[in-house]
Amino acid sequence: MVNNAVEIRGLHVVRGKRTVLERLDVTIGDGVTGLLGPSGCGKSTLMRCLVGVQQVRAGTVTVFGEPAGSRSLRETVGYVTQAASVYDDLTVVENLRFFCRVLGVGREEIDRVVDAVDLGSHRDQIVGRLSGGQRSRASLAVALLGEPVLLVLDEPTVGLDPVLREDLWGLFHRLADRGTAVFVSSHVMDEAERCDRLLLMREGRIIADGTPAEIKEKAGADSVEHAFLAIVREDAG
Ligand SMILES: Nc1ncnc2c1ncn2[C@@H]1O[C@H](COP(=O)(O)OP(=O)(O)OP(=O)(O)O)[C@@H](O)[C@H]1O
Repeated sequence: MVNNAVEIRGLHVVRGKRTVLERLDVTIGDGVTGLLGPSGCGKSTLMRCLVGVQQVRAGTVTVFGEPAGSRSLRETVGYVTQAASVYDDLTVVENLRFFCRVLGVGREEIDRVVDAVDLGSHRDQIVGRLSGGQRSRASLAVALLGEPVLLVLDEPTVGLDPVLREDLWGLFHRLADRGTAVFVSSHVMDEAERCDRLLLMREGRIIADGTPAEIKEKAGADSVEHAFLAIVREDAG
């Protein structure tokens, strides 16, 4: 198990002329931590900071004691962006072989990650001919190479049908049970219930942090969606 895989202190990010993250302080530990908030609130920007690809105005992001984006974290951190990161003109397995070489990971990993994302029957198919959901799972398979200890997933279930979403959430929890810290963003409130811990974000700030049950209880709401609306109203007032 990992404690405080990520420590964020005073993180301030400006993109263009806009303050996107405002002096954030947050830690992310083990289990499945969900980052939820409306479109444009800064979720992807925060995730980019965790993997060290975002220019920051102030503050620090430390991942397993190293500055985010350090070379030493290359195999420790898996990252899936909203855009599929696999090559359309290669098969699933050819993509994985390529990324094994890039990451310096043994090819014996390929069967494990293909099984994990349930793409066994499509392993030799060209990625460009996969469905959107299958392509997302191929990207996720790449992120699982090398058994990362922190997995950063930017809206991995967008465009997936309910059955696939259910399967992926099952996978996130299996990975978390094996000790991977899973940090996953979504703007679908019903997915919030599946997280061990929730961070609710609005306009670049974390406005609630706790288990789904704690957040609902504190807001006196019967769903995370209602809790979020109540917290937003309180925050605005
Ligand atoms: N390349 C960029 N240059 C300038 N501003 C940007 C850029 N990318 C994003 N932004 C702005 O930063 C803010 C936060 O964007 P971000 O992508 O982090 O939001 P998000 O919560 O992930 O949204 P979504 O759920 O729609 O993906 C938005 O106001 C957006 O307009």
